[in-house]
Amino acid sequence: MRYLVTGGQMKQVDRYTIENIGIPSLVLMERAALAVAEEVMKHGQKTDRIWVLCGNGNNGADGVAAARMLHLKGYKVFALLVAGKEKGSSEYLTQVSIAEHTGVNLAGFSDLIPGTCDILIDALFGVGLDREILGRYREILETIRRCQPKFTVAVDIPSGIHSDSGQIMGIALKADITVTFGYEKLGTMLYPGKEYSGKVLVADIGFPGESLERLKTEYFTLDPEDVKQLPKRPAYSNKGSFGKVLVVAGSKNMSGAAYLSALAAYRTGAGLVKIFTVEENRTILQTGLPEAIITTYEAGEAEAGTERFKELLVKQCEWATAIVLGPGLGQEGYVRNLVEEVLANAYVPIVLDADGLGTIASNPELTSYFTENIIVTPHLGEMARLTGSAVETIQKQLITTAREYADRFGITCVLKDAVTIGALKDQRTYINGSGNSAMAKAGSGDVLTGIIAGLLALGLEESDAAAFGVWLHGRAGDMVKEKQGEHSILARELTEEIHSIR
Ligand SMILES: NC(=O)C1=CN([C@@H]2O[C@H](COP(=O)(O)OP(=O)(O)OC[C@H]3O[C@@H](n4cnc5c(N)ncnc54)[C@H](O)[C@@H]3O)[C@@H](O)[C@H]2O)[C@@H](O)CC1
Ligand SMILES: Nc1ncnc2c1ncn2[C@@H]1O[C@H](COP(=O)(O)OP(=O)(O)O)[C@@H](O)[C@H]1O
Ligand SMILES: [K+]
Repeated sequence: MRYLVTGGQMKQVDRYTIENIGIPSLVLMERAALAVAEEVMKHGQKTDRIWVLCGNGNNGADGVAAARMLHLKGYKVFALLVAGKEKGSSEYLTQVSIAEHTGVNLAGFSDLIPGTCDILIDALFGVGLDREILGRYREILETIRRCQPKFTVAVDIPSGIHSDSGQIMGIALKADITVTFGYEKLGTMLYPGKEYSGKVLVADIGFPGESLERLKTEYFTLDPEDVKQLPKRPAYSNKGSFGKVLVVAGSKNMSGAAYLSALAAYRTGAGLVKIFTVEENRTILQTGLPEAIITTYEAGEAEAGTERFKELLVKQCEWATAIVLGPGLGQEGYVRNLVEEVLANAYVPIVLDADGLGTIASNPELTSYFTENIIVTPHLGEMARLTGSAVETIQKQLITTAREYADRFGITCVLKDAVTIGALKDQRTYINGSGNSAMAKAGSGDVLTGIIAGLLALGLEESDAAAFGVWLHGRAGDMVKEKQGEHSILARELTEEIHSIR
């Protein structure tokens, strides 16, 4: 597990380290600049023309220091001091003075004769960027972009990307590599910032652990080594030891979603999976997934809300360790009854997805059944219907949208997008780094519900099941993509890689 920070939190880490621990600001900066210079040396030749675009804050100061290091190593460096000294930070003024004493080529932006730039070090703005880039700075960034540097290394975060939201503040520079300091910022994990950042390298510049721990940051991501935390399968066990997943899914002419969800739950490790669906789906599901138990109902009895139907449903809910509710249920009138009965009678974790969420959006009074063991997994369109906000608005504020929805009901909200957010009920917020666009295909979401339910069945509590489920799902997508390329993945193939991750 890796913590992530907002720009504001990073500034607090800096301040605490400098003021309370006593590591001087210039010492941190020296290590930051060295990490940048080393990365440039890995990618550049001494004959390359290296431009360092420097603002007059501490990001620019990092840039000036990196320019000095490269200059002293014999590289052809030009530090472009574009912001003037008047309002420069004290560290910036110090770095410029050192650069002058060491003979670094310093140039103003007006001295720049647009020409070839082999390597650009982007140190205009870091986590201090707090407003739209306009006027002269915008012109500078446009000019730099026109020069088309062959390789760009961003210092801390690409200039123009907001460190909390990943949004472009008017204009931004794309990097091939971002060398960030101490902890990764949310802005390089979230689109479009993620795309602008290229490969993100986190340099340890000496912040002690306590400088972050005291902030109690709630943002985190998972990495491949975290798979060790998933439960093992004890030898002395039987199928009852690994939980029972009830998949309430599918409708007439729609059996695929139930199949994918049930298959994924089995592949994740659940001991028993039962599909509760309409009678029309019995044969196809039994043939496709003979390992699953199939229990069926008639749409008519669900519509009428008969006693037999209610009793049958209560029995299924009592049987289950975890429930998936929604994939492929469709939008017939009876679905509301079905969703309400499950929500009212289940006392186990429920993964509520797809048409289950559509039902909630059309019947908001059903949220009165929400308890802390609900995990909702909306994509942006479903979230728009649940909240009444526009998709474009949600996309720009994924974290706050997911967090607000989760907190409103005390539930876990997995907001699915190219970067999925897990606003967990324990107040931690998960930002997913696995997965790829090959997964943007029908059925991927159904697989996710099954994976999360499988983890719940293995005994993970809701917050962990949601975060690990999203991570496993994306990781499976990455592994299938490696084998099959980006266009041909089928959702069911995601389930075939779950074993190779664990
Ligand atoms: N000792 C420290 O504090 C350390 C700081 N470090 C660097 O310091 C950076 C943060 O430095 P600063 O806080 O000085 O901020 P920045 O250098 O990111 O920004 C400089 C200034 O630009 C101004 N600004 C913001 N948005 C603007 C806009 N749209 N148009 C024009 N001006 C704008 C702000 O007033 C800000 O103070 C980090 O990203 C990192 O690179 C690192 O060297 C690590 C150690
Ligand atoms: N570009 C992408 N990069 C990474 N993951 C993606 C991308 N596009 C979609 N996904 C993932 O694929 C899944 C799609 O889910 P969903 O939209 O519910 O699909 P469906 O309803 O067809 O099953 C989500 O988990 C989402 O995060
Ligand atoms: K930068």
